[in-house]
Amino acid sequence: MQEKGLLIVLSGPSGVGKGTVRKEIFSQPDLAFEYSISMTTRAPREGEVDGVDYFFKTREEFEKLIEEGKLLEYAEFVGNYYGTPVDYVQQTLDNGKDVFLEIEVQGARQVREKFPDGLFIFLVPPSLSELKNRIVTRGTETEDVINNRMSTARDEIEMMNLYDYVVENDQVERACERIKAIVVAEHCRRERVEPRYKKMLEVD
Ligand SMILES: Nc1nc2c(ncn2[C@@H]2O[C@H](COP(=O)(O)OP(=O)(O)O)[C@@H](O)[C@H]2O)c(=O)[nH]1
Ligand SMILES: Nc1ncnc2c1ncn2[C@@H]1O[C@H](COP(=O)(O)OP(=O)(O)O)[C@@H](O)[C@H]1O
Repeated sequence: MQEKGLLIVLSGPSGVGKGTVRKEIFSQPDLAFEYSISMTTRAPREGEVDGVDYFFKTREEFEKLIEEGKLLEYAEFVGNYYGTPVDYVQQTLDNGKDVFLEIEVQGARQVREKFPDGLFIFLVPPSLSELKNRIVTRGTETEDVINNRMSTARDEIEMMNLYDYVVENDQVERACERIKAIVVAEHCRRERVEPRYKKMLEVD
């Protein structure tokens, strides 16, 4: 039987650098996991592409997906819905590939209930003032939204003890290296061969 893939969940407060770290990890050619593109009702930001960054949906469309059971988890975050398509995740895991989710904490909690064997990683900023600095510097949010996200961030940081690992995002490259090392270690711990090392074990 095909060995199932590992479900990797990266969470953390808004502005900590989840998207940046995830994009850096996925830009590396030796990568052996698949990114699950989320659904959202948030309007696309400049440069965001439907089907690449998110699947952009209306509230009606999103609520229909909820009713039809098409989401592994979903959450309302600062006025918008975000959710993970269940079929994509299940099929990819069944094909033996690891799946990587980048989601906020309420969603991660729901995933933990359904996939207790998942690998849950929490990204933290070096400090709260650095977190605010990053959200402000990104320049995508109004002052009201920034304040809202900062108060949400305090509640989110309190959730870090629900995770298997906490990784500090001081520098993007260092955070990526730590995450990749955790994934390799967890594959070993579960007695699975890290997919990118499988070739070395093949005998002619
Ligand atoms: N629960 C859940 N959260 C998600 C999903 N996709 C993205 N998010 C999270 O929703 C939050 C807001 O995302 P976004 O509006 O893109 O802003 P940003 O990540 O702060 O730049 C972030 O914490 C994301 O990680 C999802 O499918 N489910
Ligand atoms: N290690 C880091 N050091 C400094 N700035 C960072 C770092 N990681 C991310 N950033 C910056 O912080 C801002 C928020 O990052 P982003 O990836 O959008 O966060 P998130 O997806 O968690 O909301 C962006 O402007 C990004 O360039």
